[in-house]
Amino acid sequence: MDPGPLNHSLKSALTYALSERQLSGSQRYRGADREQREGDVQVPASFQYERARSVDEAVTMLRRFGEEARVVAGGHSLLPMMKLRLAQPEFLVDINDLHELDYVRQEGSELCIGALTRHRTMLENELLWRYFPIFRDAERVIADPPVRNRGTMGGSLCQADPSEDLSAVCAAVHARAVILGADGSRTVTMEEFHKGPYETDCGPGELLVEVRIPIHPNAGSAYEKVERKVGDWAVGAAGAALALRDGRIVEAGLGLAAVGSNTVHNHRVEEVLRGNAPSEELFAEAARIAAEDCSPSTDTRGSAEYKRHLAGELTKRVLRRAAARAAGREA
Ligand SMILES: Cc1cc2nc3c(=O)[nH]c(=O)nc-3n(C[C@H](O)[C@H](O)[C@H](O)COP(=O)(O)OP(=O)(O)OC[C@H]3O[C@@H](n4cnc5c(N)ncnc54)[C@H](O)[C@@H]3O)c2cc1C
Repeated sequence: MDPGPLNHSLKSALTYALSERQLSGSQRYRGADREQREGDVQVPASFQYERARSVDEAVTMLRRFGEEARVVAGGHSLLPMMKLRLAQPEFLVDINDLHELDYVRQEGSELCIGALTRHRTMLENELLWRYFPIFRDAERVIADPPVRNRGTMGGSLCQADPSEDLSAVCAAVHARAVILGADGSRTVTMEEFHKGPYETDCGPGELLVEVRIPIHPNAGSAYEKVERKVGDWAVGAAGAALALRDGRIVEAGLGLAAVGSNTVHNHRVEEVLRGNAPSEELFAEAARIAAEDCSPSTDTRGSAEYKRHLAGELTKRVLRRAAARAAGREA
């Protein structure tokens, strides 16, 4: 398989996934070794294209076409996959006309983000700046403006790349995913959503429609990523969210990207943090656990040892900044 001009991380992530046999044939990317040969022109296999005019119509189409259908949102991950013949959907359901899925709004004590919300909106949105600066931190370092102009919340989460930044962000803020199917909608935690590399709980015939995040008083959040060059995928990244009451941590979330075969949700760290006052000693202990619990692999981005070090160091840094923001000492 020669991904040619496609971005290198896509190549390495998929090579990793395929070599680890994490992408089972019944899952998302079929026929990786079929038809496409070195030197071939990279064009997708033939497919039928439908443009949904409503959310209900999209679900109806997805249901009708079943396993053979795929949603296309920004297309920044799916189309490269199709060119590589790692994905060969027979039907594409385009949801770009579903503007009702493009929003960031507050509903009571939750912040809701529609699945078609673009990276650029999440970078610039005032509500996200106010309640979840972790999105601003992460969006600043996701890809480049052309990708951010088109790529979406739903596409990022459903792609379920272990290096994907928004997945780690959503893990940290304890987001829940709202999935719509023919029998109605259901809401799952991010941990339930992330079933494995490139595999989510959003199955055939279903559409991810929204992400809901609990808003806590006196809360702060932060994201930090180490990349080889600007716009690159993470060598390692961490996101943290904390809420304080009477000087103690009452809510804690930690998500890591690129240091395991899936997005890392570290509940052991969260338990250690809860009930304690923020301190350097506490964050050092959290960092030790984060480094211990991750399972990075060596690749062109770095050695497993280096990535494990990053998991600890970045955990410490984002906890510090999240605590400072929760205490109102930093914007
Ligand atoms: C050059 C380049 C650099 C990048 N760098 C980074 C980076 O540094 N960090 C990072 O996190 N990401 C990065 N990305 C990925 C980028 O964030 C993409 O926007 C994202 O992965 C996919 O979003 P999309 O809307 O384009 O999804 P698409 O490509 O349209 O879809 C991706 C997958 O999700 C499915 N899907 C999409 N929407 C839904 C939905 N609502 N319900 C169900 N299934 C759905 C599709 O069927 C497909 O399987 C990069 C991409 C490129 C091309």
